[in-house]
Amino acid sequence: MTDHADLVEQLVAELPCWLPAQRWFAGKDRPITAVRALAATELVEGDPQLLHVVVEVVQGDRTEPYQLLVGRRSHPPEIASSAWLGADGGLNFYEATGDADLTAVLLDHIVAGDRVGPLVFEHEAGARLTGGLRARPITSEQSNTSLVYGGQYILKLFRKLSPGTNKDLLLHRALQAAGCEHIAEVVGSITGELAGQPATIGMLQVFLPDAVDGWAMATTSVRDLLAEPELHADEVGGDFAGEAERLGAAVAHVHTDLAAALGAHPVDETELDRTVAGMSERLDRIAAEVPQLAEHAPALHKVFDALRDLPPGRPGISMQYIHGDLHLGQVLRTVGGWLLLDFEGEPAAPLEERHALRSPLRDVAGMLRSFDYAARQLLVGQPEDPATTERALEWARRNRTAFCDGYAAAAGRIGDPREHGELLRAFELDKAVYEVAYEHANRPDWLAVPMAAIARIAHGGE
Ligand SMILES: Nc1ncnc2c1ncn2[C@@H]1O[C@H](COP(=O)(O)OP(=O)(O)O)[C@@H](O)[C@H]1O
Ligand SMILES: O=P(O)(O)O[C@H]1O[C@H](CO)[C@@H](O[C@H]2O[C@H](CO)[C@@H](O)[C@H](O)[C@H]2O)[C@H](O)[C@H]1O
Repeated sequence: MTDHADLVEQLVAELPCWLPAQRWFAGKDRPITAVRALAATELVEGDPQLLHVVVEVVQGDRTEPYQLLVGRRSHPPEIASSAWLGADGGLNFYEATGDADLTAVLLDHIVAGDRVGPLVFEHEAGARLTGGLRARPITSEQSNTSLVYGGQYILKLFRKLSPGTNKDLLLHRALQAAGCEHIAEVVGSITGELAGQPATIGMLQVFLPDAVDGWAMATTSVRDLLAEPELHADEVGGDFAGEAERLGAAVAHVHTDLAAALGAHPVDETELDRTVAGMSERLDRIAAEVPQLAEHAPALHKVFDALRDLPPGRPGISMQYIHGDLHLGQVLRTVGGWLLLDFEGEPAAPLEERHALRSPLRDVAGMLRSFDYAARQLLVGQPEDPATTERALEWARRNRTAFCDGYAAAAGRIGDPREHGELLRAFELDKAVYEVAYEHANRPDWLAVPMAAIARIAHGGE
């Protein structure tokens, strides 16, 4: 680190102010008390220069590692103003994921299978890759940073790091080995070092330029419906139910392949107890921060506690690796069918929780919540109109049913999610509680969306 000690020293001084403004920074809930550099690796020498930097961010009793790409050059490139970090003599330094002159080197190292200091660049066995491509960062709001190389590959740089193989890479590799058709092919990875252990820092996949995400398709369908006040959801041109059914089947295939590749076992009483305890703890924690939720807490606790009366080992309730944060923005419709993305799990969940074996019904519940979101997002901020609300909810019911039909037809041993109504309802409510915290922190205008579902489902509604 000594060769770049000056730059790294200035960088860590800037980061406490700069990090909270970055979309991917996960620690916006507390002030930063210190930032320390853990490693700096030079990937491009001279002017321009590129460093890969790992820092640890201290926020009271919480310390978390993050990675950055830092560029330094005399002639500033055209990049977003939010990427600027500072100036050092005649040289500017900045977060470099938007600097296409510099990021090309990451793909080239993967193609060549290079090792640079502690960084190991690898391509997957049998992958034939083309180098020499320039990258552009994708612009959607994200937890990580993804670079698209020449419309052919997408490299996800995980921002918050953890030791070991990242769950996203682990599950993609397992599904790929099982021949699963519902993921984008993984073709390479980058591994760094954290606390003396290997840690995934990047994953390279085939990019699908013609894919459309499920959220865009579903919300277009809702818009089409609301524009035709005389018609029902099954009568408008943009009906989504056929897609929802195929999406259900894709999710079921992914669950079946994950269980076959990485194992599954029937839930036992201790696990059921732990599940209920986890839901109750999350509810109490979030209700303490969001007063609107607190008034529904007794009804929610009742639904969660009732799970303890379920017969243990009931067939079909299995524990296995799951996606963990499934929603319409995590699925892509391609010409060959639906693909699932981003198997990391909920961004705020601790590492052990993301890797714990859990019920696949949680993913089903996540997607059911997403149909509710798609239906309600056009109503946010609009004057209350019961007829429009009912039509939007009719859309959600139709697509939730189609999704479950598709899932049930393809799920084999896992079966029809609707046969486990109590569990599915509890998982949906637990997800809605999580969404209350997410919206409270990120999009307060949308808080009404999960709150409406909680008010409806917790008090006996569908
Ligand atoms: N293989 C791919 N082909 C096309 N677009 C993709 C691909 N992988 C990801 N994307 C796009 O990138 C976005 C972010 O990817 P994701 O894995 O969800 O990142 P994050 O962990 O940062 O949320 C997706 O919503 C999707 O639009
Ligand atoms: O995609 P991420 O892993 O960053 O997930 C987080 O952000 C999501 C929003 O972008 C959030 O999803 C919620 O809003 C969606 C609509 O924007 C909706 O489809 C989902 O059902 C709803 O949960 C997700 O919860 C959060 O973890």
